[in-house]
Amino acid sequence: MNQRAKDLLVSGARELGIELNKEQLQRLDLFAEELKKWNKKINLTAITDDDGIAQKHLVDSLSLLKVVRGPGKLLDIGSGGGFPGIPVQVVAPDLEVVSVDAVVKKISFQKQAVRLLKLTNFTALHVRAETLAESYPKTFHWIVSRAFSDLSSFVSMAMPLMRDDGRIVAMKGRNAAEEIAEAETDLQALGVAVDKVEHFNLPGTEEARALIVLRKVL
Ligand SMILES: C[S@@+](CC[C@H](N)C(=O)[O-])C[C@H]1O[C@@H](n2cnc3c(N)ncnc32)[C@H](O)[C@@H]1O
Repeated sequence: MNQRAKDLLVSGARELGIELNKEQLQRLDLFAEELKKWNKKINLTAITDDDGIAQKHLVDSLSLLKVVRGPGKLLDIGSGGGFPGIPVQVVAPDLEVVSVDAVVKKISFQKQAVRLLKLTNFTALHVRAETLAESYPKTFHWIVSRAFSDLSSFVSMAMPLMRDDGRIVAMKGRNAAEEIAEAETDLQALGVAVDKVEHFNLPGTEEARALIVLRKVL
């Protein structure tokens, strides 16, 4: 990434309370360069400029750390080019990340990124999330997604995979309140309650973001 994008990444992360060290910055830059390279051949993202990658992919992914803390097992459903899982793993290596996507090429890219960045606590799996519960019943402390599906579908996929004391986190934009209202009946039927909603602007922009945190009603 060019210097301006790197500066946007550092200042954006700082606004989230994350002081990136030299090694983390180098890894995130390496990831961005690999993403741009692969994106010429396979469709990983519509965002191709350095500033956009820094803010809308890297900083946006790191915003998850406003509510997620390691150590623990984290599942990223429908992770595409590795968002939010890969940037989160770079900054929070104590999280054991499993990242799944239904498209094999996207998982091939993530596997290459894992090798390149030498991530040791990250597993990328080519699988549909609906079939995961057989191998990972009640496993995860955190189940997250960004730009994946409506809230009800995501939560119904996540529930069998989550530990009883776990949390589901849906990364959303300005329509979070409407999405919660729409899902209300389904959430009740699934035995899930909204724990909290964290509202903020994507650092360096005026774009609204919301992290919807949900828990099992015990
Ligand atoms: C819009 S992309 C978002 C990618 C990434 N989370 C991001 O924010 O850039 C949605 C991704 O979900 C994946 N997907 C859709 N249905 C899925 C399913 N049932 N199980 C796993 N992945 C799925 C798609 O292949 C796609 O890569």
